Amino acid sequence: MLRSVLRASTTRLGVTGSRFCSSAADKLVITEVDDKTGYATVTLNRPPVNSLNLELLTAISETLDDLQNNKSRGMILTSSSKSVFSAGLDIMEMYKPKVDRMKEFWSTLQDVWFKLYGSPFPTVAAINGHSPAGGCLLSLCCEYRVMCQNYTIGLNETRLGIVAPTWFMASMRNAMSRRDAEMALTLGTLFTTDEALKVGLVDEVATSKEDAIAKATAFLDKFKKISPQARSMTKQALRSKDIMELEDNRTQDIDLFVYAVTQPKVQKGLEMYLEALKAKSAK
Ligand SMILES: CCCCCCCC/C=C\C/C=C/C(=O)SCCNC(=O)CCNC(=O)[C@H](O)C(C)(C)COP(=O)(O)OP(=O)(O)OC[C@H]1O[C@@H](n2cnc3c(N)ncnc32)[C@H](O)[C@@H]1OP(=O)(O)O
Repeated sequence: MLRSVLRASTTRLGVTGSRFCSSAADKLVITEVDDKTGYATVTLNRPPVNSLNLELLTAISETLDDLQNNKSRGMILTSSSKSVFSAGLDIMEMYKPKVDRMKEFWSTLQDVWFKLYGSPFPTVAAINGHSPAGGCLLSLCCEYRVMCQNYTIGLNETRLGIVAPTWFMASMRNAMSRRDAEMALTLGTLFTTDEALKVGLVDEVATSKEDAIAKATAFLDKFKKISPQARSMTKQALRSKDIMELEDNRTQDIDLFVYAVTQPKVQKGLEMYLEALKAKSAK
């Protein structure tokens, strides 16, 4: 039985929420812990499409700290939207940006990646909707992905005229073959659920969000008889090379992001992409 909000982090106004205080609907990230299993279901809750702006990333980062501090037994990452897991990075954070905010934004994304990719507790993404770019990255940081039917997922950055950073690429390479990752990254492929299953980008297909959560729970249950310490040390050892590479290059990575995104050609591309998105949603 799900117990109510353990901690719902930063509100949409950017104010840190406290335990059990205001309604979960106001929160950017809702965390519920199952009394029996100890598993936390973490729900992204930034309508309409869970695009990752600085505030949402901060809320995710704080949530991951809470789970780690509380020695979480496992986390299921999902979304409150009926059709979108996450639309990826909020393009408004990159279009006509203020450099200081942009640096904080990228640094917070790096924090989320470190904490999720390297988390000591087991993690599963219950992908109950579309999951392009940064949305796909969040799911790739998890150890297992269950995806509902008839959605799309992938690192589609090249289609936007931008280059996915090397740590995005490493996360994808960790889930599928190097060859498939190279094809997917260079083409910016958005896979359907069935195609994603075929290349190993997702591990299981679900018929509904409930089914996805049930399958995610079954994955976490597999670790019941495994020593948590042995499990987490093994996971972290396997991922340590990717983690150290970014740790050693954090500042250069932020500078490269700012440089790349502020290029006039990239700004023009983002403008056109935003216009196309707006025109589509106005139809
Ligand atoms: C060598 C190293 C070099 C380093 C250089 C670093 C540079 C790399 C930098 C960044 C990497 C980028 C990562 C990203 O994540 S970029 C974001 C990519 N995201 C997408 O392409 C997805 C775009 N969205 C969609 O395709 C769709 O919205 C959808 C499929 C997710 C959902 O479709 P639907 O339910 O039909 O919703 P709408 O399209 O109608 O959208 C509703 C509403 O939301 C707005 N919106 C959608 N996505 C975003 C977004 N990512 N950011 C901001 N806003 C978004 C959309 O415009 C609508 O707005 P409205 O018209 O005002 O209602």
